[in-house]
Amino acid sequence: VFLGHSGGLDSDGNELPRLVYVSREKRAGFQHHKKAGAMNALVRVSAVLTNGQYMLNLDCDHYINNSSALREAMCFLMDPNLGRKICYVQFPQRFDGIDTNDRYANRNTVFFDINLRGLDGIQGPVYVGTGCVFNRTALYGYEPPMKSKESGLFSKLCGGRTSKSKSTGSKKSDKHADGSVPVFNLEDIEEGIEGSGFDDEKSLLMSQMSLEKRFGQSSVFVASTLMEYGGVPQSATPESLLKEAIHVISCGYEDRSDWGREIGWIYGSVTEDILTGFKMHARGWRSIYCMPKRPAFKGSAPINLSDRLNQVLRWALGSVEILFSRHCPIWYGYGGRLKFLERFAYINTTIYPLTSIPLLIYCILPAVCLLTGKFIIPQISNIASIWFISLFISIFATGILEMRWSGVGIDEWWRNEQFWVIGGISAHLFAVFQGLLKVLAGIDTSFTVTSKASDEDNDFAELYMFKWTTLLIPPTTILIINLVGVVAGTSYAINSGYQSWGPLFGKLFFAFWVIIHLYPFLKGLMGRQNRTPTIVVVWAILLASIFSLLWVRIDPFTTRVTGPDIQMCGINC
Ligand SMILES: O=c1ccn([C@@H]2O[C@H](COP(=O)(O)OP(=O)(O)O[C@H]3O[C@H](CO)[C@@H](O)[C@H](O)[C@H]3O)[C@@H](O)[C@H]2O)c(=O)[nH]1
Ligand SMILES: [Mn+2]
Repeated sequence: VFLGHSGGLDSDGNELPRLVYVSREKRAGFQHHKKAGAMNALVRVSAVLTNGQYMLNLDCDHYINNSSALREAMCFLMDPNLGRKICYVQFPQRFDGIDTNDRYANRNTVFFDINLRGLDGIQGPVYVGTGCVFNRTALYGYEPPMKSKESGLFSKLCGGRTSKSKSTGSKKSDKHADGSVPVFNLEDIEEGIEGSGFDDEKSLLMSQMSLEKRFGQSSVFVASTLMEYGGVPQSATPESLLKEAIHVISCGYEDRSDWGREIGWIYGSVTEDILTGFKMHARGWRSIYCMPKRPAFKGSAPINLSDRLNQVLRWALGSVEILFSRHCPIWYGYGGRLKFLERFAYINTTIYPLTSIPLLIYCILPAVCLLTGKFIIPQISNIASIWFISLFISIFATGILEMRWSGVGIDEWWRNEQFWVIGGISAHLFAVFQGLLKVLAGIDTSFTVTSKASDEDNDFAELYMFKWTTLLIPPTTILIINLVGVVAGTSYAINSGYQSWGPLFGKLFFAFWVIIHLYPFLKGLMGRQNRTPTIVVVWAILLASIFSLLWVRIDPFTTRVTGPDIQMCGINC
């Protein structure tokens, strides 16, 4: 504990804030649950030492960039009407050290400036793991207060009866414990402690026991959870608090408690952040998106292709893990207070890696068309084409409206589109299979910390750095078969005269569409000095030539050269 156990004093005699560095106990045989476990240890230590009502959470690679950011968050959290229902205030993630073109869409502006802002109009943004100020109560698994202060007072005046009817209410939601939202009603417990619900000592003891079952065996910690406005008891000595702090970060503390299951940061996904926020929303809390003009916090991001793809792989894997878990937003928590559109958004944030499968097919089809001479767009009726065109126009219009509303530029939007395709046919695809492996065969994947650009390289050497990963194989293959398709299609048209140019343009359009989406990927493959590891080239050329040879063999386009019919003209040439 820095500044001494009793704390330093400022010139007016007020206690100065303390800095406490925590290193929790890790031991073989005990799961430490990585970041989520670290956060939970911090929640408990801070509850014992200071018990502030609100907590700021930053990643180790982020820093404070705007000195009034916290004040902005407090405007929401201390709002007399809204404040008590807010679980957290999320700030957008902003980054330093990204190349000016943002080749691999590291800034994620479509996500941070469109999606999350949109969610703010429903039940609030998802929690993105950093730059977030929490309401401590929401982390303890309670649901937000439903009534205003007056009605709380009213129920207190009514005494035991209201308390009883309320506890049956919470029992009802406890019944479908798995697959639904277990709710700990804060008001029940407060009233219970004050004596209206638990008149005799026995039931008080019972409630103490159930609290210890939930929060772990620290009576000091349990007592801290019952302080409505935070703070530590005046009677506690710094020495005793410090001793308790060490107790609550021991490796076995969470055993047989609700930590990581219903309270604190939730375990079981490499993107623990989405899951943690989801459970709060499911209990009925609201979150707030706060975007001060000057970025509140800034962090670092991986800028070379392979690190970026690995980062996206981990996010997608985390999403798939949630989708295949008991917390799947399609089924989870129908007894709770999750708004339908918010649920819909959570379904989207967890199911998106599955779109990699149709995306993969769409990227292969143009090449297949060019190599086989068949055209993918079927002849459709007028009604169907009106549907098709209006769908297309509405997607287009949504994009334009979103860009105008959010201030995201067309160039940034385009880079996000490109990276969506690149990530889709590599990282998202792998995530789907790894996720299935985990669910079906129990094979786990580790949380690999995202590599960051080091500060020394001022000319973005990182951007051009090349690291081999299997993630590169599918996009390289798709790129090559489309290029081969373009060559094959064009040479076929050259061989067969005018009439074949018309349909060729249609087909070439789709192939070019795929290729321009993959263009940043191609740049990344080439590196600065054109030094692509041979393994990528070999694999890709191999797969691509097998693929194209197969088609040529089955359906050779060279025999379809249209010339004079030899049998008809009778000339044996
Ligand atoms: O074993 C671990 C691994 C990570 N961390 C922390 O987790 C943070 C995020 O890890 P990082 O490698 O920086 O991942 P990013 O991809 O940059 O992180 C984004 O995505 C993560 C979810 O995958 C979120 O947890 C992060 O908050 C979010 O910024 C780090 O800064 C650490 O503070 C730990 O405490 N223990
Ligand atoms: Mn990071």
